[in-house]
Amino acid sequence: MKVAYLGPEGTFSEEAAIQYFNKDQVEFCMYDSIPDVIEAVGEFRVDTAIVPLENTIEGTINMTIDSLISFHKLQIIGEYTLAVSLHLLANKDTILSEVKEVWSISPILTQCRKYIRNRSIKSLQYDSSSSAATALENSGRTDVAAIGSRTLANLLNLNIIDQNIQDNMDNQTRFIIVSNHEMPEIDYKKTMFVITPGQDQPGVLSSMLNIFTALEINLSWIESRPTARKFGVYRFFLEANNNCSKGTIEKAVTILETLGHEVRIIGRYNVLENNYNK
Ligand SMILES: O=C(O)C(=O)Cc1ccccc1
Repeated sequence: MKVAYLGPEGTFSEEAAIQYFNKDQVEFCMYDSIPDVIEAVGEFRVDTAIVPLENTIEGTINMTIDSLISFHKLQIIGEYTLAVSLHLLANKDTILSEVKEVWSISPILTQCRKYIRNRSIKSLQYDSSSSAATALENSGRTDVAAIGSRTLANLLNLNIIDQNIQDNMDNQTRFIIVSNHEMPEIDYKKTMFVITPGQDQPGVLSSMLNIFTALEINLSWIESRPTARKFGVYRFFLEANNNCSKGTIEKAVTILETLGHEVRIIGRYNVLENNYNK
């Protein structure tokens, strides 16, 4: 089985992939950006992918859900949460007070918003923490630092010149495992719905949510994303987390569709617990 994740070597996605999968049973394939990872599984070049969905500080990783929704065969088949400690990585001879700019992927830069603001330094976006750190190493610059993991620093021979620079010490990122295969019919703990409301009318969101209340479906996550058609037209991602039966899920879909909403189930899955969650 081929598994895609965000490369090059040393990303947090790689750390999550190594912890989630048994590396003797899979072939890992790295891609240069999160949309490229999802496209690889969406276009059947790999079987499965692991991508970040949300972060405790930054919230939803929009490029993940926006890419996911554009492939109709993709399903979320699992979930894994990784603790993320962010460090400032630099070339030899870099002095912290002389760093004028930091490089990393955008969701990581925003996890360190306070740190960057307090020091009045600039930030520059890359497609991953490791592509930023590699560019830094190749440049040889000592007025710039990259933000990434300790593993990444060791891999590239960069020094850690400041530690745990994220805005909140309990920083975690929730990864999802995405597949283009049908999953066996068993009971899953979570279900992810994507609902596009039929009409733009007052109370449309609360009428949708009332259906979940009536069926006692507990929602653990809700996110809206623009449909890119016009202002005010959104689609909603809703995650149900209370082991609801397939029958209850089907009932919710039928009622929502009867009310004129477009409904897609983009995943039924379980959570793989790690030591951090216990
Ligand atoms: O750039 C990385 O190292 C990633 O794996 C991407 C990422 C994005 C948001 C939170 C954690 C990791």
